[in-house]
Amino acid sequence: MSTTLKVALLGAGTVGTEVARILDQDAAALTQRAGARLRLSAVVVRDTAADRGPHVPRELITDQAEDAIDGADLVIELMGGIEPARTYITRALSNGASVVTGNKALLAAHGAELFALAKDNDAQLSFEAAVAGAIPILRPLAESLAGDTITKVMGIVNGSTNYILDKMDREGADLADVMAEAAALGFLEADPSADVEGHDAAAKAALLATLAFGAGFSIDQVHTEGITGVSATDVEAARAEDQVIKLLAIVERSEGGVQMRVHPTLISREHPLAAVHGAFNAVFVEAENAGQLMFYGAGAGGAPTASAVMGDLVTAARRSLAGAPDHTVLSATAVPALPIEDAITRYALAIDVTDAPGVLARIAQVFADQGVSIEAMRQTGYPSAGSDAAASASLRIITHAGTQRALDATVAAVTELDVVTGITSVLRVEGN
Ligand SMILES: NC(=O)C1=CN([C@@H]2O[C@H](COP(=O)(O)OP(=O)(O)OC[C@H]3O[C@@H](n4cnc5c(N)ncnc54)[C@H](O)[C@@H]3O)[C@@H](O)[C@H]2O)C=CC1
Ligand SMILES: N[C@@H](CC=O)C(=O)O
Ligand code: NA
Repeated sequence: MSTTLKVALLGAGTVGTEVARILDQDAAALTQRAGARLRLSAVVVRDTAADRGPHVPRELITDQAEDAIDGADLVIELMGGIEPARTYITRALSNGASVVTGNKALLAAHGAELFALAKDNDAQLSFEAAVAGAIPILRPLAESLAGDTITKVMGIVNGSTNYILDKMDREGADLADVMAEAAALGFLEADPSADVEGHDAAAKAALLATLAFGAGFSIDQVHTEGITGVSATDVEAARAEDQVIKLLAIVERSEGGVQMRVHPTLISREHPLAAVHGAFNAVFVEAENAGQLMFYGAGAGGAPTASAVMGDLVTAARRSLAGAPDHTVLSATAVPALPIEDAITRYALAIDVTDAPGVLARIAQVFADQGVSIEAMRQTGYPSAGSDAAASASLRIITHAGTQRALDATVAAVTELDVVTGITSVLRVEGN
């Protein structure tokens, strides 16, 4: 007869109810894969009267979280938020129970403390669901690529903003219209700023960097820009150059540390990430020996996210039975997070200018003065409503790679020129 491991589920919402369903429906197969029977011992909810569907037995429903945690071998936290999730996970790990969570917000803010606690108590803390939902990405970074050197990770890790940008690209729609539609479809978080201001992607960027570079990083070290400044004109200009705008989470190892940033980014339509449509996620990884890899799939949704939770649960059960929890997520070596000013990036600028002799030369001189090399410059037409079309023009300039510090100084100096009537767009460019 196989061992039984008691599993407490904290939170029975979109993901939690799917976890309960899989534990129930796939019980026999899970026992075989885990090497132990995974028996749901408690389901902690706020409203004990609410019906949780056929897979959550009524007698297991409780609002007594401490008792549920203390009686469990494995704890699944799917409530979200910082508190009380942090206190409950702390309690579970202190008891020596392994914990599985999808809580990116909590781990991106307090991961280091919780990983240390897991290690001190010889318990496992797993969180594959927290980044890119169903896509196996954290374990590939931490384990499959452990013998390689990861240099860069670029991900579309927020499904709702990808849905919005994709729709703008396909239909030429305005941001505000598509956002309203995404909200009506339930794609956006209750507080849409978590998605559209880039905070959700930033939490995931910190976790990707933690796994890729073996050091603890937190969300406040990630330079974050959302999609609210992306206009239909930006999308159209990108399209004219066979490019597309994606909200990317980029973490990169460079001399002296790790660079972490989230921002709308121009990429070529040839890039594998350009083929990620709708609310799907994908993570593009570069490693010294493996070369380029891409992981693609559903980044959210009850069943897909529950798949990642269950993978962690089975692995935690196996490790717990073997008495060998894995604590290699963080190395002993601290790696500094580099400021955004040191990021090496390319810029695409849209500049409205007076259409007069010598204008291009004066603009080019400013770039040269700041040490920023221009890759391409073209006149894209006549600008903004209200300007004198006969006496003005719109320029599009793509730079070669430079530090953000130099690029920002260039933008500031160009703005000062009397022949420049406005800089209407500045976007970073990745890839070729
Ligand atoms: N829904 C998704 O597609 C994804 C969710 N996640 C993460 O998974 C976690 C769960 O997400 P969802 O299931 O979508 O959230 P949800 O909002 O549908 O469910 C959370 C449940 O926890 C309950 N809860 C909250 N605080 C509680 C407390 N103090 N005591 C007892 N119950 C409490 C809520 O009442 C709710 O039923 C979050 O951390 C989320 O960020 C991660 C990836 C994708
Ligand atoms: N709001 C998130 C949900 C998953 O983490 C998203 O849009 O991807
Ligand atoms: Na994942």
